[in-house]
Amino acid sequence: MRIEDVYIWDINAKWLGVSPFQLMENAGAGVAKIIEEKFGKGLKIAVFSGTGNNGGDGFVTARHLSFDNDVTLFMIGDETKIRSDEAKHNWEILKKLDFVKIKVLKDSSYIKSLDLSGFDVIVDALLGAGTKGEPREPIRSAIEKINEYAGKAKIVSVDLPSGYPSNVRVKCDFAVTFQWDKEEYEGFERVIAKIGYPKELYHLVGPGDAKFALKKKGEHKGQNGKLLVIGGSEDYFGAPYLAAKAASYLVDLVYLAMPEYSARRINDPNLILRPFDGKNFRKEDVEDILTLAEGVDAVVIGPGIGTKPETKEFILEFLRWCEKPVVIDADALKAVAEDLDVLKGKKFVLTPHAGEFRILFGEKPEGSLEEKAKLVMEKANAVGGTILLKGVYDITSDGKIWKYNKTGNRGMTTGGTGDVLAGIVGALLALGNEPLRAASVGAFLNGIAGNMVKDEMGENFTALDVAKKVPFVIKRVLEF
Ligand SMILES: NC(=O)C1=CN([C@@H]2O[C@H](COP(=O)(O)OP(=O)(O)OC[C@H]3O[C@@H](n4cnc5c(N)ncnc54)[C@H](O)[C@@H]3O)[C@@H](O)[C@H]2O)[C@H](O)CC1
Ligand SMILES: [K+]
Repeated sequence: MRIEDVYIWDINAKWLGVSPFQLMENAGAGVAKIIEEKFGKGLKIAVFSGTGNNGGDGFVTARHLSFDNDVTLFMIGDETKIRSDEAKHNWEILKKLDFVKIKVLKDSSYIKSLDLSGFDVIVDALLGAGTKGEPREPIRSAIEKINEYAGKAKIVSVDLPSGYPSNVRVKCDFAVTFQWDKEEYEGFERVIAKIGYPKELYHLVGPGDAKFALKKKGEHKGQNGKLLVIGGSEDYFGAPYLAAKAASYLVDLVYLAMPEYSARRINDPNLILRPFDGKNFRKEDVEDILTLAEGVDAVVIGPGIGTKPETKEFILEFLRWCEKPVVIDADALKAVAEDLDVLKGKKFVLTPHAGEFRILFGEKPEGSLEEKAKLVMEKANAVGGTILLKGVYDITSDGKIWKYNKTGNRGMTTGGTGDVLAGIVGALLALGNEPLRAASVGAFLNGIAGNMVKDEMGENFTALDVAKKVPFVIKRVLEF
């Protein structure tokens, strides 16, 4: 896993109710257990803690070890700088204990003069994943002091050798890293302790993924994405409108390309309407649509576009030449089903429900969540893109991994919520997200929007109500 995943999973764990207190308790307990398993009990142990959460893990480790060992805790730095609630909580507990000796050391020269001979084990909980740059004083002196005892005492680092990745770092015998080893970490021995993350975190999309996907927003002014929505026909005008409306809260510009006949019924100053002659899209429109697509970051094609033979031709021809990431939705899926080869080499998300999935791939997703996910993953791999299978649980795969979403409610079976979803996914693509993240987070946000509407209106609402909740959903997610 990557460090980015730690950020995402911590937020998702919190969302599932696994608190930072629980994680810290398990982290400290895990370190203590590994030390006793490897070196036995009845030892003289020094624990060095800093003021961050790595230090907090050290407080917990010290408490667990103190039951069967003689423990001294060296607090390096100012105790008023202990930041998080969970680290503070564990520090306050430690201060009440009579069987743990505590030494608070702020002064580097005093640290340099420390004599640690006699300690069998030194636990290094000075700095962890929150380290920025080379270690500063007084932490630096503590690291150098610990290193004087390399080879004499056993040195166990919590999560990382303090100072890592700089070269001023603790020379540990091993580090105890937590549950998921980070593939970026290298150059030291690692033992993994499980700290209570549920397996769901591998697959369940949550606010952590959403925050990460939305981070792309606002980094550069004027670069918050441009989206083109292509849809509408003589029979439908609402569907492309809903997709464009939902997307308009996320990106700077939304172009809405529709046949003139249905475009006449749209009147929304937030969207840039691009009407095309006639009642339905035809192959003749491809060139102009491609020109429009050149000016945007992503495209949504399909909502309300209809199934006329000339429109199918239009869709296939457009996709053959389109070079932008594209969400293929609704009736466009039926066109693509006739020639999956147009997808070769493209960056795309297919958004079928179970019926459309069968039209595309000849098989209906059935059975358990994992069975369905396996099928979605297999087909995504076969077409070389991302599939978002809509359902009670939405399943997304890029052919390598799969994610699922369970936000949403029964009220969302109302017509048009799929169009809103396609718009959100398109917007997330336009913001620069990879298709898997755009699709899975899109499903998550769409479901939260539906849940917010349900809280206010009950289960009888419309897709436009869901689309209009998008800005509130973003606000809520960013605050989480
Ligand atoms: N979910 C998890 O992965 C869990 C992680 N735990 C532990 O938490 C740490 C990360 O904690 P964090 O508070 O973010 O950072 P640190 O403790 O590593 O350090 C922050 C602390 O240090 C100061 N600081 C930063 N850089 C330097 C420097 N170069 N020199 C001196 N001081 C520095 C900064 O100002 C802060 O005060 C992770 O490693 C795990 O051990 C959880 O407890 C379990 C869940
Ligand atoms: K450490």
